[in-house]
Amino acid sequence: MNFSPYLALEASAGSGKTFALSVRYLSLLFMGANAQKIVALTFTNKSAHEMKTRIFETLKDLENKEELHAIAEQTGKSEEVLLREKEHVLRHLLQADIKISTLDAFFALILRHFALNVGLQPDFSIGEETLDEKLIEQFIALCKSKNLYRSLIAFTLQEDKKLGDVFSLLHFLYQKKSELRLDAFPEASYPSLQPCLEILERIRVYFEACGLSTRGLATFQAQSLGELLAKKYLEREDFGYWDYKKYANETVNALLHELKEALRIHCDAKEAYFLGELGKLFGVYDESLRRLMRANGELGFDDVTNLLYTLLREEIHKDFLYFRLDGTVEHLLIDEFQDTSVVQYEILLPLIEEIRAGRGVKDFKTLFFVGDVKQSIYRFRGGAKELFGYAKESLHLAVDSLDTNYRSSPEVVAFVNEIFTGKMKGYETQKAAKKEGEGYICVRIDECVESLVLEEIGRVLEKGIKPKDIALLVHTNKDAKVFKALIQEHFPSLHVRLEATLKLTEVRSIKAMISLLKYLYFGDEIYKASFCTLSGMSWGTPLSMVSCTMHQPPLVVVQMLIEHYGLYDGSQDWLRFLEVASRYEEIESFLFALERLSDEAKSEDSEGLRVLTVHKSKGLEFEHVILCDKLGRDTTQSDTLLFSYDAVNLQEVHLTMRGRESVDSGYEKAKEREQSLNFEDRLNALYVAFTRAKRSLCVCAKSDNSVFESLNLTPLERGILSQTEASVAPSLKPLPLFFPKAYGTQNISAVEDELNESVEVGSMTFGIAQHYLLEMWDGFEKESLERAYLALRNRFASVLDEGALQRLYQRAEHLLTCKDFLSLVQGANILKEQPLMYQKERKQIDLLLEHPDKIVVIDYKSSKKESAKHHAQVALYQEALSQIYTLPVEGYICYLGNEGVELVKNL
Ligand SMILES: Nc1ncnc2c1ncn2[C@@H]1O[C@H](COP(=O)(O)OP(=O)(O)OP(=O)(O)O)[C@@H](O)[C@H]1O
Repeated sequence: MNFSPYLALEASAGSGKTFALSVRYLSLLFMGANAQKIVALTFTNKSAHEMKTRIFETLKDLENKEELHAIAEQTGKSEEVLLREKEHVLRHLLQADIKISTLDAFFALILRHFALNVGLQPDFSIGEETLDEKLIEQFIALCKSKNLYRSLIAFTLQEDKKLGDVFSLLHFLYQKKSELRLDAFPEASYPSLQPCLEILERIRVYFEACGLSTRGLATFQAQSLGELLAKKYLEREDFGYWDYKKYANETVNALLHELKEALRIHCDAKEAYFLGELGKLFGVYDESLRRLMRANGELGFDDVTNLLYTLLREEIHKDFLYFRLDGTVEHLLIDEFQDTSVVQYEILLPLIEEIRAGRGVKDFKTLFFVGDVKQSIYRFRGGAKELFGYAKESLHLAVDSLDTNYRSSPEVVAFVNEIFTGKMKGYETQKAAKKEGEGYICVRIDECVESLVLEEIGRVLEKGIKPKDIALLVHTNKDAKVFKALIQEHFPSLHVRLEATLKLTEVRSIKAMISLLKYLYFGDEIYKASFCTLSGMSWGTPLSMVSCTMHQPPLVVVQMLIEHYGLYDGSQDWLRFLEVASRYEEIESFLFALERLSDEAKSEDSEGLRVLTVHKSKGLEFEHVILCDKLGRDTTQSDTLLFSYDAVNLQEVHLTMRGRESVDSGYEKAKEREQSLNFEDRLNALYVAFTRAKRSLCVCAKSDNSVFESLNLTPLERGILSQTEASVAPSLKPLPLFFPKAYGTQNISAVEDELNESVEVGSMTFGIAQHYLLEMWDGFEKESLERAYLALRNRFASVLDEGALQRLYQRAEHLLTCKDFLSLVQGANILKEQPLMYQKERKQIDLLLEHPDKIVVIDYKSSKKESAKHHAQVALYQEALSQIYTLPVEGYICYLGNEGVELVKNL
C-alpha cells in the first residue's frame, strides 16, 4: 500500500494532478471512506462538475481505466478485488450526497449552519455581487444619517475621484476585509503642502542668487504634490549634476534632504488621511451591505467569505464550528491549492487541523492538497501562492511530485521546457509520455496579429481538423469578443463559442423564453417583438397561454410554453433554466431573479471553435491551441493601494503616489516587490497558456509591445500539423423535454435482491436505474414516460451506456402494451416506492394501487430465476397490507424483460 494520509502534490501542468485527485478520491472510497464525509474542493463550477463526472465514469468503466492500477497501488488491494468491489462502491456513491464543490459553495453551506448568528435566514440565496443602485442609495442615506456625507464629498474632491471610483475601491477592500482592519485606521486631517513648498522656495532662492539659468530655476516651481514628486532631483542624493553642479554646496544639498524628508512626511500624512477617511466610509459601506443582505436575503460569495470569517474570529468559537460540522468532514481534498486565498485557508483551518490532529490512516482522516505554484494567477483576487509552501510546512504534509507530462505531444513539451527553463523560478523540465511525431509547434511574429490568427485558423481547418478541437486563447474578454466577430466575418459558416462571457440568460432560446414570459405577464408588445425575433416565429403567431395561466408556478408555466411552442432543442441549458424556475413560486419574483442570474450557459454550440481567455482556460486541455498576443497596448495600471505581504500575512498598506518611491525607501521596496510579483503573475499566465495544447500549439505574437516579450520568442515551425484520430462524438439528437423533480424516496437496499440476480447486466446500477425510471413515470402514459426517461438520462447518463439506457426505456415501454397491467392501474390511486415497516423490517413497495374495492401491490422484477422467492416476498407485502387496509389485497409480480412484460398474480 502506498498511501500517505496527509499529502501535498505539487506538479507541473499536464502531469496528472486532476488524475491523481480522482485516484485519491476513489482510493478513499475503496478503503471504506464514507462518500458523505469526503469534501473535494475546486475553484470553478466547471472543474467541480468535471470531477464528479470523471469519478463516476472512471468507476463505471474501471476495468479499462488507467486509474485501476493507481488505485490498486494506493489501497494495497489487487485489481481483481477492486473490480469485485466496484459495484458496491458505485452504489454507495449513487446513494450519497456527494460533496464535490467549489470553495465558495462549500462556504455557503457552512454559513447556512450559522446564518442566524449573523442575522440571516438560512435559506439566503447567492446572487451576483451587486454594486447596484440600491447599495448606492443605502450608502448615501447612511452617510447622511451618520453626518459623513460632507466628508464623502470632501474626500472625493481632495482625491480627485468620482463617486464610482470610491465605490470600486470600497468594493475591492471588501474582498480584503478580513485581512485588513480598516476600522483600525485613525482619523487624520488633510496635510498642508506648505512646509514642502517653503523648502523648495529656499532652494530656488539659493540657486537664483547663484545665477542659475531661468530654465534651471523653473524646476523649482510647483503647485501640487504630483508636480513636486515628479522632480528628477528627488531621485538624486545631491545637486552634483547637470546645471546645478556648478553652484551646489553642502547647504543646498542639505536642503534637498530636508525637502525629501518633508515630502516623505507629507506622503505619510496624506496616506493616513486617505486611509482614515476610507476606513470611515468602509464602515458605512459594510453596514449598507449587511442591511441589504438582511432585507433581501441575498449574498454574494465575498459576503459569504467575510461573514464566515467574522463568525470564526469574533462571534463563535472554533470549537463550536467543529461541533456543528463534526463528522461531516473526514477527508479534505483541495484542487488548485495555489489559488487559495489566506482568508479561505483560515476559514478551512479548523477543519484541516481537526483532521490533522488524527492519527492518519488509523483514525482514517486524510488531507490531500494539489497544486502548481507556476500556475498561480489569482493574486488580484487574494490568491497567495506562498500559502502552499506554508501549509506543507506547518501541517507537516508529505510531499509528492510528478515529472511526466501526459497531456501534450513531445514537441509541445520540449518547446515549453525550452521557453520556461531559467525564466521561471523553480521550473523543472518535464518528460513527455506521448509518442513522438504527432505534435506541432509554430511561432509567428508580425505587426498585425489579427491576420496571423485568421491565417492560422484557416490553415488548421484546411487540414480537416474539427472546429471543436481548436481553441483560440486570448488575454481579455474584450479581445475574445473582437476575435469572435472577426472569425465570423472571415469564416461565416464556422460556429464560434465564446466561453468567456455567455450567461444562461444570454442563450438565444432562453432569451426568447424570457421575452415570452414578460409579454404574457406584462402585456408589452415590445416583448412579443423580441420573442418573435429570437425564436424565428412569425409576428402573426397568437401568443396566448393554452391551458395554464400565468398564476401557476413558474416551472409549470415554463414547461407548458416550451411544449406549446416547441422550443426545446435538446440543450442542457433548458434543464438549468427549469431548475431555476422550480425555485420560485410565482412568475414575478422569477422574472425579477432572472435579471440577476449569473449562471453560465453550459452547452452553447458544443461543436464550435472556442475562443476563451487564458484565465478561463486554466485546468482545461484542447487538441489544437492558437495562442494570440494581447490586442492593444499591454499596460499595467497601478492600483490606488499597494499591499505588502510578509509571505502570507499582510504587513502594510500604502497609498500609491507616482514618484513617492524617490522620497520613501519603505514604499520603494513595497513597489519593487509588487512589480516583481506582477511580473511573476504574468509569466504564470503565459505558462498556463503554453501548456493547454495536447497536439499542436501555434503562438501568434506582435512584433512590438508583446505580452510574450519576456520569453524572447523567435519564429519557428516544428513537427507536422495533423488531424486528431479520435472520432467525433455522434451529435446528440434533440431530446424530448425533461422535468426536474426531486427523487427522494428511492430505497436501494429494497431492490438489492432483485438486482443481484439481474441477468441483463449483472449490475446494481441498472436495477436502480430501472426503479428510478418507473418511479419518475407519472400516470403510465407514453408522454410522461419520455419525461421520466429524460430524468433518468440526466441522472444516470454518466454511469450507464447508451444501450443500457435505451433498454431501460424499452422495458418500461412494454408496460404500455400490457393490457392486464393497464387495467390494474386504471382508476387507481397510484403510490410508488412506498416504505413499509413489518416484522421489524423496512420494506419498499414498488407500486401500490388503491382502488375503491381492493388494494393491489406490484413488485417489479427483471428475471424469473428466483420466482419462488418473489412470490414469498409479495405474499409478505399482502400480509402486511391486510393489516393496514380493510379491503382485500391482491399481489402481482411484474417481470420486465427485454422482450416484453409478464404480469403474474400471486395466488
Ligand atoms: N498516469 C496517467 N496515465 C495516463 N494518462 C494520464 C495520466 N495522468 C494524467 N493523464 C492524462 O493527461 C492529461 C493531463 O492530466 P491532468 O489534467 O490530470 O493534469 P494536471 O496536472 O491536472 O494539469 P493542469 O495543471 O494543467 O490542470 C489528461 O488528459 C489525463 O487524462
